[in-house]
Amino acid sequence: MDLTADMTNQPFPTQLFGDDAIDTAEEKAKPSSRQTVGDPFVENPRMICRDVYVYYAEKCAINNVSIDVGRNEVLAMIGPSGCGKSTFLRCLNRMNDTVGTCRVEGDIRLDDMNIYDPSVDVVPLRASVGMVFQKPNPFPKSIFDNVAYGPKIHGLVSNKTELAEIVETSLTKAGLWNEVKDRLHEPGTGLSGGQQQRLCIARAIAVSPEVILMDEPCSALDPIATAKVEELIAELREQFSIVIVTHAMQQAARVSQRTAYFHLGDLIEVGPTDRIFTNPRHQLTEDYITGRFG
Ligand SMILES: Nc1ncnc2c1ncn2[C@@H]1O[C@H](COP(=O)(O)OP(=O)(O)OP(=O)(O)O)[C@@H](O)[C@H]1O
Repeated sequence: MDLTADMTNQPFPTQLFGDDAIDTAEEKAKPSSRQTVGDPFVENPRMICRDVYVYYAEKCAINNVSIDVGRNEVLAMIGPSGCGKSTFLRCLNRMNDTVGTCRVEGDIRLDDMNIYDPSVDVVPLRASVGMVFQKPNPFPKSIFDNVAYGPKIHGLVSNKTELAEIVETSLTKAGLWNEVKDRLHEPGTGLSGGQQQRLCIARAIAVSPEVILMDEPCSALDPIATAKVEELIAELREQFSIVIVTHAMQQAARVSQRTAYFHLGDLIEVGPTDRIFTNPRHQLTEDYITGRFG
């Protein structure tokens, strides 16, 4: 199926599903069931999350979610607005610490380290589990300094040559080097929106992350810039684990290997992306991907 043509945020057209489309003969989990359907766990995970609850004051935004993040995979998180995708994503590098009313319970580990252990310093944690936001947010600095800043503050380089090498490698991996190599000392904010987003990806890569979290990374970009970032995500998977929140189901289908569907704070279904979009096992997943609600 050709998913490249449609860059919009449309529900999955049922004709894309082909002959072995949504199997209506197979009994689906009922809409009232809140038990996760499918297998949320993988062999040799990069991150494990068990029995995670997140509250904003008294309100429960994530309700007992368990899932693994695999190595060298893109895991897509989808679901209707307000279902808790971004809240869960932000738990993975403790970005929710910045929200005063937010409380996280449960166990979240990166390579066996409990990231909520009081001894964990969030600064190196957020280098290991980097984040790319919806709106490109380069620092008000030069292109070079945007990428160089992280390696400098994390002490990853001992001289200017090493720093220049990291900047070049990171910009190359982010698919931006050829476009900016002659203007490294111009402001990052002077780039196009798509280039700024790739600069932010280069900035995340420069501090040698293990996981990159992406929260709607293409929602502010045009279709061509979106296609470039999607190509980049496919390349980055060879080196990193990527967790992406997206409203665009076509995008989830194009870029991810596994998809997790959230609904009102519950993790409803997880599985290989092909299966989630062709033969979901929970009625709520099917209703969402066919556009019955969302
Ligand atoms: N800082 C906050 N304070 C209080 N409640 C919040 C806060 N952030 C999110 N929420 C609530 O938590 C729930 C989950 O929100 P979240 O932003 O994680 O959902 P989402 O699935 O990412 O939504 P969207 O797709 O619209 O971005 C919602 O009910 C939201 O109103």
